[in-house]
Amino acid sequence: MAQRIPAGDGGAKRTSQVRVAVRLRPYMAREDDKTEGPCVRGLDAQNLEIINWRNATETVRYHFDAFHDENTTQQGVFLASVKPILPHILSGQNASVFAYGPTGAGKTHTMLGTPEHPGMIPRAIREVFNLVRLRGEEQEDWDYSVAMSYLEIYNEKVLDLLSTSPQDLPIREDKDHNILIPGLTQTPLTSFANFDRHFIPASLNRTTASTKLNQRSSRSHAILLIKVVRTQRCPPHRQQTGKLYLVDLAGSEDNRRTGNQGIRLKESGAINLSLFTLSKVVDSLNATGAGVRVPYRDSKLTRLLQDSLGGSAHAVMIANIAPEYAFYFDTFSALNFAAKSKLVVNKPFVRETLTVPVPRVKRAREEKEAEPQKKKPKGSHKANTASPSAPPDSGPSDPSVLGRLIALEKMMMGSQEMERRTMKQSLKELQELKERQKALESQAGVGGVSRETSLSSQDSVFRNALPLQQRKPVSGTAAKPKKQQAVVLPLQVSQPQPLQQNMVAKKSVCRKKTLSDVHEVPDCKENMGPPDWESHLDSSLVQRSRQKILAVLNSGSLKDLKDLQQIGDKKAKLILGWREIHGHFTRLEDLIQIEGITEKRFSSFMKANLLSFLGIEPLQQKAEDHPSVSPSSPPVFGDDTVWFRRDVDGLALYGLLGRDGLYCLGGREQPPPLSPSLGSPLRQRHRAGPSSPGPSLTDALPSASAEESFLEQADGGPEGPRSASTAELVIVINDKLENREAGSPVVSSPPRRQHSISYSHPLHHPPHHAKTRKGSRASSVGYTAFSPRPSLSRHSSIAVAPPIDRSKVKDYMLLSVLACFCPVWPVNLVGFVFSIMVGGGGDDDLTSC
Ligand SMILES: Nc1ncnc2c1ncn2[C@@H]1O[C@H](COP(=O)(O)OP(=O)(O)OP(=O)(O)O)[C@@H](O)[C@H]1O
Repeated sequence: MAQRIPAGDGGAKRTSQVRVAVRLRPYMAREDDKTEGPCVRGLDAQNLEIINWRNATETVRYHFDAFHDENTTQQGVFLASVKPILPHILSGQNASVFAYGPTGAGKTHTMLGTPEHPGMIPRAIREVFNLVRLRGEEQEDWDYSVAMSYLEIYNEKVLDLLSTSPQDLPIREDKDHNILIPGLTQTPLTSFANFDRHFIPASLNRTTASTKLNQRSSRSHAILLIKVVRTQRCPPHRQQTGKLYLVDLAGSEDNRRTGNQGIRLKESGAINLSLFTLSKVVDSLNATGAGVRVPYRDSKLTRLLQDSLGGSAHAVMIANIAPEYAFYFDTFSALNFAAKSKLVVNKPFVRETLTVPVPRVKRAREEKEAEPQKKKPKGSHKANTASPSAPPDSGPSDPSVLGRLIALEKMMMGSQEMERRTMKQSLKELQELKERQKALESQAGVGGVSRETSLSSQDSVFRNALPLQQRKPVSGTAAKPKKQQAVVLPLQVSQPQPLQQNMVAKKSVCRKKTLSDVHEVPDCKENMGPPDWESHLDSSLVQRSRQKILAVLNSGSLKDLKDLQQIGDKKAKLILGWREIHGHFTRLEDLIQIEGITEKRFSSFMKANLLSFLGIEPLQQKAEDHPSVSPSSPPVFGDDTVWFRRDVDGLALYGLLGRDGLYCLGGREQPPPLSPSLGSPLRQRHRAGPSSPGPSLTDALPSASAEESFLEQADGGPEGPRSASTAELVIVINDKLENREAGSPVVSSPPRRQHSISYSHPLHHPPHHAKTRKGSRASSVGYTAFSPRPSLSRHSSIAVAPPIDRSKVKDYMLLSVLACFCPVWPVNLVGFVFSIMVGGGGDDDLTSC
């Protein structure tokens, strides 16, 4: 940190008033005006008078530190006003010289001058080098270095005149209240000639323009900074830094006289504003009382002159005035400002630092703070801007700092390496996990096409070793998650049928089914046209049903929409909203545009609603655990198949509508008399008699009256509650249904009721109640849960079932328990559920048997 040593040459004087000198420009008006004579005149070397504008017979007198009349030379001004303060900068103090006055009063002439009559700036620089040389000769143990910076404040922008960059530089203040300009070019100077080479072209960069009052009027405030660094050669290597500010202010302008317009007017506004702020700063500095705010920050100019006015600098103000009456008020104003400025008291001090033993890094940091211009703007024409006294920035040399830096770097590198290693390890573990999962999936048969193919080829092996893998692949869903398959897996029978093998083979060559596969561009043989289950229905009926669904979508009310299968309140409202925006649905597939309706959901929606319109009630849960399922004809559950329940004349039929036909698994008491018109494709098979003719689906689909009749019976109608069922049907339809349109029950919408389902088990199960929504059957596992009929005894159907193979039940149990430990979700979960079910069911079965 820089030390503040009170200045005053031995401590005799610790304060310094701003010195004010007034310089009167020669009379330069036209001959006509010359007759008027000057409005101001000097009395002696320090006093002058100006005519009192209130009373022309009076004058107003001013006393200043110096008065330079029109005959005073540049050298005279320099010797009297500037030269005396220059030695301070060689002893670590600041000094400033600034020219103030109205436009055209001679500020630039005073500060810059001409080649014939050089101004204060060149003279001061020459003097500085003279002093450096002299001091160097006198005090051999001190080194001196000189550097310069040059800037202008144009339209409140700080511009570097030693650079071509138009960048507005910021103004900063360090903790020692030094004003810094980061990015400002600092050019080292070795001689006055060296200064000239840099300064003259830079002066040409300054913004000037012609006005009515000045052919070459300065449109900016120009500040030349000369920095002198004095460094002690011997210990303690004291270093003192002094700065000299040479400021050529822009002149205050009366725009009624300058005739400024446009950009000139804007420049004039900025100039006058900053000068007004300067005046306020002086007023504040002169104001008595504590806590007076000095508005240095109100303008760039006052911010930069902070050290010159009320700061630490030895300051000299040269107030330039013009003698013409035309400048009377500007002159009067300038004299008043000068008069109050000379009251400002500064407190100079010596800025000194010790270069040893201060670590080099710290010194470099201080140098950097003091010389922020090292970040040289691009395009600067100065190659070397470093201070000659500044040590080369070779980085921190302090061992402790270096050590900490190295440790920090190691730590960072270590953490990066650790992160990299962790990432690598994670990737490796992930890869291993993936491989493990693949292996498990291939073992479990949930892999892709190729695995499915190999599964089918190794079917026999897996069948005995791991029965879980014998589940039936769902055709056309090679890449599909096997959640549903997993659900039904433990209950698959162990004897594959030709149908299943066929489906496995088909699946192995099919990619995942998409909507376009189903409805538009099928590329698998089994996907040609509508889904397989649909192909078993009459195409005209399906078409009509589709049209009905479309009609509901386009013109149905909210309630109508909600009556559709799988359409709830939210979806119905979304559909209504879609209709509002887009109009009618041109095709059912447009439903996919509704939020939340994916292709899969649409497919499911279509299946549910088509079947619903056809009078078939699809079941969301297969009824494979129905004891009446024949082991020799295992059904297949998947996208191409639909489980359904239908009441036929008081007989509940459960069925599977698949690619190869309709498997109808019946289970109810008192089956209706079979229709004699049953054709050969339809085989009705009682448990007691495996092969007997059965009803067609048309026949099987009941009329409303039949159903009501059944309900009456079920609810304890004239015949009272029904007893346990006496028969069970297994109907297999291997061909397309016949006579579907007859009687039209097929296309009638099935009754939708919310049923309170209850069933009782005579041995263990307590009465179970479940409520379904819109007739959906989604909640429970087990076919009786799907039965809408009250008091439908699960046990009743079991009672008439053929004896169940105990070993098979045990097999199911074993499979279920094994599935519990399967790492593949949801096989384990489903296995757990089925283990409970099979366990209970098995016991029941065993008990009943
Ligand atoms: N002491 C002087 N002796 C001879 N000529 C002078 C003197 N002072 C000023 N002049 C001349 O007066 C004219 C205006 O001077 P100068 O440009 O320095 O005014 P200024 O105050 O800097 O104006 P502005 O604020 O508009 O830049 C110039 O032509 C300059 O040569």
